[in-house]
Order: sequence, then structure tokens, then C-alpha cells
Amino acid sequence: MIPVVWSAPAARGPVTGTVVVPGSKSLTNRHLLLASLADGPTTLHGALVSRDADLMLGAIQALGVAVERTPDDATWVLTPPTALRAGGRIDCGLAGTVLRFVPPVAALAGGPVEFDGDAAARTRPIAPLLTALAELGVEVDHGGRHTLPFTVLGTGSVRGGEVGVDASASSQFVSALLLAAPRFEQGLTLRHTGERLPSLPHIEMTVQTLRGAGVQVDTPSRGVWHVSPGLVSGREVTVEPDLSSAAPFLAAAAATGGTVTIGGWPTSTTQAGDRMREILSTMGAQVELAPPVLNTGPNDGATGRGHGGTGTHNGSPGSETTKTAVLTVTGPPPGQLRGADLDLHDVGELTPVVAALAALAATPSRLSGIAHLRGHETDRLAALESELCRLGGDVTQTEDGLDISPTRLFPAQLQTYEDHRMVMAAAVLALAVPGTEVLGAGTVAKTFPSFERVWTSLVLGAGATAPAGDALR
Ligand SMILES: O=C(O)C1=C[C@@H](OP(=O)(O)O)[C@@H](O)[C@H](O)C1
Ligand SMILES: C=C(OP(=O)(O)O)C(=O)O
Repeated sequence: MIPVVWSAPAARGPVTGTVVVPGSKSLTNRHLLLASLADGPTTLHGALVSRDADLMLGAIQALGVAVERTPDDATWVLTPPTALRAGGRIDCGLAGTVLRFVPPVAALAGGPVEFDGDAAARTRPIAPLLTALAELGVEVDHGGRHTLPFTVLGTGSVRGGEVGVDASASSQFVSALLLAAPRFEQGLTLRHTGERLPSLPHIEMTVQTLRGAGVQVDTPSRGVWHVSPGLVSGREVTVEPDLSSAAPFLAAAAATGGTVTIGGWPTSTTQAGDRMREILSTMGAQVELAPPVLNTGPNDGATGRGHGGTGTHNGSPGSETTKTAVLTVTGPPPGQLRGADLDLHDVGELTPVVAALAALAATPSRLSGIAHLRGHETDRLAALESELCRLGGDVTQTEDGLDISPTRLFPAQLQTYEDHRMVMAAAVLALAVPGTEVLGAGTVAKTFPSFERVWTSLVLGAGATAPAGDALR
């Protein structure tokens, strides 16, 4: 168990080794949700085992899905009920994917489904989604507050049709409506009505996941999606490793002049974490994606942990051929990491780790396009400003991001605000600031329960980190 106050290790020299990261949170939770709507069983290989995935599993079980897991947790079989079950209570924890993706599915159950979550989840944006559901004829009792707790009053069917949603606070409003839409009577034509739309790759992930399950999704123009009503195919999928969970390990190489290698890196992916390659290269690291391994068979991207295994996903209409590769990042010599001007609008979840790295760089950085991070697990812009300043950093919040300039940093006890990515950011900072302590680091279990063990083993020089199955817990 990770201690409440974690003395995160400082680097003893260049951090070097090979890391195995667990399955993608965003893909795992999309596949779990779709399994509840499918026409038959779904088999998942390499799914994430973590608090957010557990919460999604709990949610679909409350809706009547039967779950079987192999003893090593490597394979899960999810069998949907004939009709989604009402009367359940869904715990969203602090998981945006549960809070946003499950209510439109609950509307298809034949009665009330209650939703609540962590205290911090009550301040996460949800109103535009509840309003869109109301326009689609779904009754939600939220006592006029438009926040958790609320009850979706399912009637067994949703009419569907056309609806607008302002998703400038979270792309998850769009994903949520699209994921349930094949089971709406008329399908759905969804229009984003706001100025800016964050996290587009995550919406593309939703579209690809639906198409993989045989659902027809058209994108007639920018900011408009059409989902045709129809069957969602139960299928067999291998979940890609979580590339955003890989980010702090790659950052460790960049910050210390070390070399970190991660296998099973999908050569084509919708995951935000893939942008780390470009970000690290801009900051002066060497980034190499070794010749891809061709995998044939049913797959969602990377199969097998490590180097490009294979797998099969039916992808309904035929199987796909996927490629994975080995990613190696080598940091510049100490003192030569460059700051950067980065628009992170599409990949906001990378911000905490990138901000930590920017604070260790030799020149200033500007991170922009991320005003919506004020509604993430915590107000991430405020949290990063406050914690970097606690170490003596030179950081100011802008309207839509952070300006970070180099300064000498001193050890302090860092707070993490129940935010897994603040723990990862603190770990990166501690590499260069011996004596740094991290308060509440256990919150990293949201997406990476074994983070502290894998991190410590890499930083203190054990080299290769935990094997696949191990890294999942
Ligand atoms: O759909 C998803 O799986 C996610 C979408 C993004 O949310 P926002 O659009 O709210 O930033 C991302 O930051 C989050 O970590 C996961
Ligand atoms: C914003 C995040 O999570 P969530 O899915 O809870 O929105 C995140 O993981 O960075």
C-alpha cells in the first residue's frame, strides 16, 4: 500500500529501464459500457484494473450485466441482460467516464436508477448533458441543481432524434450521448453548440469504438455526429496500454537524461497519450518508435503487453490488422531540457505531467487551450499553480493555461487533491527535488494502482519494472 505521505524517490542518475503500463482507462470504460448494450457477450483482454474501471464494472453490473473474470484478471467476459435492470444505485466515484457515460444508458432501463459519487464529483460539470437528455425526452430528477446526486427515470426506451449540446466543458458529454445512441429508437443526430470542443481524440475514440462494434456513425460536418439505430455487436477486444499512464515514465527519461522504453505502443491510436512523442521531442528528447510489429487478428490496437502481441477483436465487420511498436525516449543531457509553447486543448489529461516537466526545463513554457481543466478531478490549473509554487516554482495561471518559468526548486510536501495525475506530476518533480513528499498518493489508484511500485523500481534502478499481470494491480 502506498503510504499516506509518500517520499517519492529522487533520481540517482539518468533514469533508465523498461516499463509495462496497464490498460487504457478510456478504452476499458467504453468497452465495458458498450458491453451493456450489446447483442451478446463481450470478451476483454488486458482491461484496466483500477478504481475507475471498478466503478464502471459496478455500474454495468447494477444494470444487469454478468461479469466473469479469469483468476489473473487478464480476461473478462461480460454478458448483457435481455433488458437493462432498473432500481440500482450507481457510484460514480470521481470517474468522469462513469458520471457522463452511464446516465444515457440508464435511461434505457425500465425504471429509476440513482447516481451519486465522491464529494468532489458533485462539482464536475454535468448540466449540459442532463439538459440534452431532457430534450430527448429523458426525465432526470436532480432537484433543480443539475449535479450529483440525481436519479434517471428510465422508461425502457429513448426516442432519440436531434439534439444540441454545449460540450466546451467536457468532450465526455458528446461521447456519452453517442455511446448510447445506437439503442435510441431514432438513433441520434448530435450537434456541438459551444465555441470550442476539447479532447477531440477522445471523441474520435468513441466513434471508432462504436464502429468497431458494428454501429454506423457518420460525421456530416465539423461538430455534428449521426449515429444510426441498430445492434451493438458483442465482440472480443484487446485493450491498448494506457499511453497517458506511460507519460510520467517517459517524462522521467526526459528530465534525467535517461532512457525509458515501453513496448506494445500502438502505431495508430486515438489515445491522447500518443502526443507525448511530439511534446517530448519539442522539449529536446530523442523519441524513437522502433520498427512496428504486424499483428493480425481481432484487436483494438495493441495486443499483448510488451511487444506487439496479437489478438482478435471481431470488430464485427471483419478483423483488423494492427501494428504495435517499441517506444524509446532518451532525455537530453542534464540542464538542456527545453521549455515549450504547447496548446494542449486536444490532450488536456497530459497537462499535470507536462507542467511538471516544464518546471524542470531550462527555458520558459506556456501551456494553453486548457481552461476546461478547471472542471477535471480538481481545478487542475489552480492545483498545479499552487503545488509548483510550493516548491518555489515560478508559475502563473492564464485565462486558459499556465506560464511556467525556470527557477531553483526546494523540497516541500505536495498536495494531490484526489487527482491521480497530480500524483504522477509530483513523482516527476521529486526526481529533481530530493526530499519531496506526496500527500494522498493512493489516489493514483484511479487509473494505476501499482504506480508507486513500478515508479520506485524504475527510478531506483531495478531496471525493468513489473511484469504484465502484476502491473495491472
Ligand atoms: O472520454 C474520455 O475517456 C476522456 C475525455 C477527456 O475528458 P474532457 O474532455 O472532460 O477533458 C479526458 O480528459 C479524460 O481523461 C478522459
Ligand atoms: C480527466 C480525467 O479523468 P475523467 O475520466 O475522470 O474525466 C483524467 O483521467 O485525466
